[in-house]
Amino acid sequence: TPYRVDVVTIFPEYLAPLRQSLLGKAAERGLVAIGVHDLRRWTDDVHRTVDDAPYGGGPGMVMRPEPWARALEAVRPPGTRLVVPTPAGRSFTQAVAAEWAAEPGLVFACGRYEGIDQRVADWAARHGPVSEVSIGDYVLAGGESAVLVMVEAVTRLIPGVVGNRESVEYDSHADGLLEGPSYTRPASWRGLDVPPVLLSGDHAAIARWRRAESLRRTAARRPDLLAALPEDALGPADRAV
Ligand SMILES: NCc1ccc(-c2ccccc2)nc1
Repeated sequence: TPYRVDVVTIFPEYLAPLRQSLLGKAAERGLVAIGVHDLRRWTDDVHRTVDDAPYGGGPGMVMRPEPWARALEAVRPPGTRLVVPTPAGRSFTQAVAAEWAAEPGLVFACGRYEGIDQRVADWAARHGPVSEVSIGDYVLAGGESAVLVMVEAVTRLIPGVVGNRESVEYDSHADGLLEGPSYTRPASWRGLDVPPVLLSGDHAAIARWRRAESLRRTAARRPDLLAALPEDALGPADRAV
């Protein structure tokens, strides 16, 4: 049975890229099934209203609860995780992506305006897990871009979606570190040479060099990741770096 992804949004056309390339092929091959649903389908007024003024005052508008509950009742298979992108969410990480890839599917609720009435997430939690997640510390105009990011991160971990298994296993963040630099032909290019070890054929030396580069880059660019590593993640050889 395909991994099922459903997205509810007031901008369904924004999710069109989900039908392209990698994901498109995976869908054709029956590995992934994608549904995009216009929230306004579940409004009941002639103006198809989805938002209203915030209780307590303040700027902007808030998305009304009733259309969302009707949409989720129609779209969400019971027990399926509901993902709500929000700047106020827990962090979405590669580990989270891997967890979700092992589930039967996901439903995404794309907020716009100042977000969705909080009671929608509270109500939805009665019908399955709900994850309010952030893809980074910046505010977007809505959750749609975040959904594209998360769908890509999760579906590429589904067996069969990415041809080359190894490339998935050797991802950045797969071992908690950043990947080091990559090179291809020519060996010398505009006065810049590929590190000789990579041309040496000494695979043990190449592996050592790559690990050292990965650690060096992580320490330089993301010391937070280094600090987050489990105690035993760094071997004796790593300490020498
Ligand atoms: N952390 C990424 C992210 C996710 C969602 C939103 C957002 C902004 C406005 C309305 C609804 C969602 N912003 C940033």
